[in-house]
Amino acid sequence: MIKVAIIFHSRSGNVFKLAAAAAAAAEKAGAEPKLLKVGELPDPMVLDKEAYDSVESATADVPVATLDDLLWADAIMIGSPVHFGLPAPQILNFIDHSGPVAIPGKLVDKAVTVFASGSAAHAGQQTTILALHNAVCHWGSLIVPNGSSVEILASEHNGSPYGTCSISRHLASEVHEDNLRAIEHQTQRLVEVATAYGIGLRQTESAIKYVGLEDLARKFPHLSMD
Ligand SMILES: Cc1cc2nc3c(=O)[nH]c(=O)nc-3n(C[C@H](O)[C@H](O)[C@H](O)COP(=O)(O)O)c2cc1C
Repeated sequence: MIKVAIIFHSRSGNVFKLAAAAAAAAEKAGAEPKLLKVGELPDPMVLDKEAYDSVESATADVPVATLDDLLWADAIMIGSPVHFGLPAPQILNFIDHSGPVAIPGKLVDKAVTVFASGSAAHAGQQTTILALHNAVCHWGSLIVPNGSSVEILASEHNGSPYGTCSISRHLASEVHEDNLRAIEHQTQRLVEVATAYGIGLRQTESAIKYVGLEDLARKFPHLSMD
């Protein structure tokens, strides 16, 4: 069973709503989801205190993501609010601390996908997702974008091939139904890619065992078999 870590930060509930929908979708796709929030910073910038407090109590039982969760997962979803066209600092702080597992290459070959929520259209959702893709390259993980793979992604509320985006207009938990369907598709696609890639890797391993490394090196001299 594919293990999916859904790691998010949310201060007014929009990303949390997408993340919770992703967890439900992962389960529906036959995977094992783990919904995880990143740790808060000492001095967070809070626009809407009432919404912030209500997200804090709604997520009180959600565990804080750790590096062990990254190791546990076959597939990882990262959800962030847009902050000046960038991911929230809480998400970046979590990524900054991923060195002990990322540098030795322990995140290589995991399937990773990213989603975001911003207050306005064309105001940085895609740049936020792409910024996080940079870190995924450093991890050596596989980026799984949405593309235009299903019709719902062409809805006027969706339209981002990079990953699901919601437009909240600064309202709390204001996620459109089409965004929920997009994140469901994004999750299902991630599980499919992680499953297919895992099967592919196992087949490659058994092919190497069956044929033998020296034989493969002779047949494919341009590949390093070290
Ligand atoms: C410091 C800060 C900067 C923000 N910058 C942007 C921005 O560049 N573009 C945008 O669309 N929304 C921006 N927003 C709004 C949030 O991204 C938006 O309200 C989002 O839906 C919040 O997600 P959440 O409800 O999960 O916290 C900003 C919010 C804050 C607090």
